[in-house]
Amino acid sequence: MAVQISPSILAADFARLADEAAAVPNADWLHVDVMDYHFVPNLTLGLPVVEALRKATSTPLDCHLMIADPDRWAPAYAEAGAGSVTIHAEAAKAPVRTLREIRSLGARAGLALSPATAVEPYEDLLGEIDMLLLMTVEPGFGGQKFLDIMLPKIRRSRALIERHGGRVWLQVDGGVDAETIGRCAEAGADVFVAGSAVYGAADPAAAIDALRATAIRQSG
Ligand SMILES: O=C(CO)[C@H](O)[C@H](O)COP(=O)(O)O
Ligand SMILES: [Co+2]
Repeated sequence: MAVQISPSILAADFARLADEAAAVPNADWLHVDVMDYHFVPNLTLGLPVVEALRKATSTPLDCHLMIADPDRWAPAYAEAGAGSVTIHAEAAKAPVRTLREIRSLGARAGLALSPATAVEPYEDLLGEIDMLLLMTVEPGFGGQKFLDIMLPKIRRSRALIERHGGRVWLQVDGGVDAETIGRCAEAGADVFVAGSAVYGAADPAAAIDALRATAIRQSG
C-alpha cells in the first residue's frame, strides 16, 4: 500500500487558489470538495473553478462530488480534466453507469460512503471503482471532529478490498490530522484527505510531510 496525501482546498483561501495549490508541491492530489446545497447543507464550488484550477496546477485533482445528481454531472468533471472523480453512493441513481462513464473519460472512478452507509452492499461494485472513499465525518463541512466509530468500517473495507485483489485505493476524509491519521493507516486506509490539518498549519508542505511520515509508520 502506497501512502498518498490529498490536501483539501476547502480549508484554503478561495481568493488565492492558485497560490494555495502551489503551497503544497509535495501533495499527491488536490482534494476538491464540490457541494451543491442539496446533497449537503453547504455550497462550495463547481465546474468553472475545477477548469480554472486544472490550468493553474499540475497536481492532479481529486474531485469529491457531494451533489444531489452525480449521474448528470460527474462526467463533466472528468472532461474538465479531474484525475479522479468520486460520487456518493447515497446520491447516485445509476452508480455503475456513472462510474463506467467516468473511467471511459480517462479519470479514476471513486465511490464515497457517508458514515451511516455500510460498505458490504457495495462489494459487487469494487470491480467498477479505483477508489473507495469512507467519510469519517458527516459530509458538508471542513474542520469537524474525526468519528472514531468509523475505524471498524475502515478495517472491514480493507479486508473486502484485499479479498478482491487489493487494487482499489481506500481513502478517508474528514477530521484527519496528526493525531488521527495513524489510526486510519493502521486500520488500512492508504489515501488521506486533510483540509484543516494542512491549510490551517503555518507551513502546509511541512504538515503534509509530517502526516505522510506518520501514516507510513503506522501502515500495516
Ligand atoms: O469532504 C469534506 C467535508 O464534507 C472535506 O474533504 C473534509 O471535511 C476535509 O476537511 P477537514 O480535514 O478539515 O475535516
Ligand atoms: Co471531501
